[in-house]
Amino acid sequence: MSTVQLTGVKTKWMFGLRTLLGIGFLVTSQGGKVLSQRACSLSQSLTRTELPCRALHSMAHPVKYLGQKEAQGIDEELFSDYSFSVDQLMELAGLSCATAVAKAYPAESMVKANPTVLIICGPGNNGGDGLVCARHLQLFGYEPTILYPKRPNKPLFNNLTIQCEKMGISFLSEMPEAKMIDEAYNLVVDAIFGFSFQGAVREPFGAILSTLKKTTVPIASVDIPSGWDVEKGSPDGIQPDMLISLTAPKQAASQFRGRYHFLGGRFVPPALEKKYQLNLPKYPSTDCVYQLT
Ligand SMILES: NC(=O)C1=CN([C@@H]2O[C@H](COP(=O)(O)OP(=O)(O)OC[C@H]3O[C@@H](n4cnc5c(N)ncnc54)[C@H](O)[C@@H]3O)[C@@H](O)[C@H]2O)[C@H](O)CC1
Ligand SMILES: [K+]
Repeated sequence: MSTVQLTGVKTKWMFGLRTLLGIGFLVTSQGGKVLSQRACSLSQSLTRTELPCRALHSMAHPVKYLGQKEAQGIDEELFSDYSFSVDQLMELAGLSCATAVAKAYPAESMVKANPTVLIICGPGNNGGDGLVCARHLQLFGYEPTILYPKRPNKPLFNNLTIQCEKMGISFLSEMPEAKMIDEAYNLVVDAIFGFSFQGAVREPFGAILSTLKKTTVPIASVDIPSGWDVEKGSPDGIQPDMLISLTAPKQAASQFRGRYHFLGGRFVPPALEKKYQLNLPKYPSTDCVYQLT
């Protein structure tokens, strides 16, 4: 775990920090206050929060772990047979992710003075979930910053990007170094790849995942830890502290060794659940997430 002393920090480093936190170079008096509040957080050590209600819903419920084809089949059926739109399900998926993050890492318990979270979004729908998650985290009182290096030129993703920008969420132009991430953020949300990931990781995501492996700040992965084989996992890959499985866990989730495994995406119609024998647990009350471990 790293600690940083601010005394004697060079201007170049501060500029780097400002860029990292998405703060423009023109700092007003208010901006200066914000920066100094954020900078204060850097002198605090990084620890992980214990979830108060941990194992509240401990279960021996045999929820089904899906293979890649099966996960894609269910997804396809939701759109074709059940007539959902991607936007609808993505909104619920992203909301689940933000909710799970808020349960496991409450903003007020974060060790840095400001509840900063870095969300890294990939080129597919997993990245879209990340954008939605960022927007809800902002509404929940967090300070999200987004890295979105490969943006598909489609209305869905353009709109999600505009929504985040209009919410005042900053976008980084490049992946910070591991040390900078550890110093500036309480948590990284990994929304790079989901259940359609295949083959060797292509750039720029190879370098991004290598950097993530060097960070010590907790990682919360959306649906699959990015870079992992969807069915077999990846012992040498990133090791997230949290996994939010959407619809149902994928087989790789059996290799997950982090502290918090949540199920989200409470949108599966009962007939579809029955057809695929998902054995989904009963979500508590109106909750959109269920804590599996
Ligand atoms: N039904 C649900 O549960 C829902 C889940 N959602 C989320 O959607 C993803 C799956 O989205 P999809 O667009 O099919 O795929 P990915 O996001 O996993 O990524 C596709 C994207 O990645 C590129 N890619 C694939 N392999 C590689 C590689 N080796 N190197 C580099 N790039 C790669 C590929 O070219 C595409 O551009 C699911 O996991 C959930 O998170 C929905 O939001 C709602 C419904
Ligand atoms: K992911």
